Amino acid sequence: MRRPLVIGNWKMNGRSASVARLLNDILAGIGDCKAEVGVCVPFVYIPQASEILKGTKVMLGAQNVADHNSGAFTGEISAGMLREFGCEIVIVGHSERRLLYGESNELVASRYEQAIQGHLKPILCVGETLEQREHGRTLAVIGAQIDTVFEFAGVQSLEHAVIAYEPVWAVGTGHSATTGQAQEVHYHIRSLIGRWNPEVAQAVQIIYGGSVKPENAAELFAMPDIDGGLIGGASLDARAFLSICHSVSV
Ligand SMILES: O=C[C@H](O)COP(=O)(O)O
Repeated sequence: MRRPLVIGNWKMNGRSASVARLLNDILAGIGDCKAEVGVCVPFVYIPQASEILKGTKVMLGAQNVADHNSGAFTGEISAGMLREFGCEIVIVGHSERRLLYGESNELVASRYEQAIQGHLKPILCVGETLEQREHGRTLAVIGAQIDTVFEFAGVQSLEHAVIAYEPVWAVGTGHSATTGQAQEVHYHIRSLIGRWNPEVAQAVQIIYGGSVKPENAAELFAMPDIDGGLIGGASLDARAFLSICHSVSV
């Protein structure tokens, strides 16, 4: 039985005061939430968030991780550094990194591997652009994104990872994939993994991201292969985020 998982991705938002407010509001409302819950905050707020979240059931995460463990890599942050400040999870391969900053499948796979080696749980984001979907390439694009990770880190590494399906056309647009569209891709991803290792395929959490809101969360999370969500905009509002967290079906 897979436990539902809801992760907030704050992206490049917040200031110290709002970080404290948002985290304290989430902690005040999380109650007996049935989902595993985490937040991925901007790097500089990780020490502050770590203090606030220490000893609570909300996991702390980062939004990227270096593809090396130390050395002359200006501007990068290693898995070991993130662990030292209490991070348990890290997003890798978000579509904003792939598209705006040119991160290739190979670079994403190296970041993923570093996360695994550094005992951080990577949330591997995969997804197609609108153009790729319209050309019928959705499953091929996602297959290539996942295969590259298998080549670098092996399918067994998914025992310590999460996959997030985020169709690029649904990210930040207000237009979520339909439950049918999302379920179809989630099922495909699980089948793809199943060809390598059926047990891992059944165990791995595959979450959906792209305009998840309180209004559509329960319907999406009720689909058999959707194990929760990676929440962008709505994770910046404690009430909306908590409502999504409490929408999980168990
Ligand atoms: O990481 C989160 C996704 O990019 C989804 O963002 P969104 O909920 O604002 O569409």
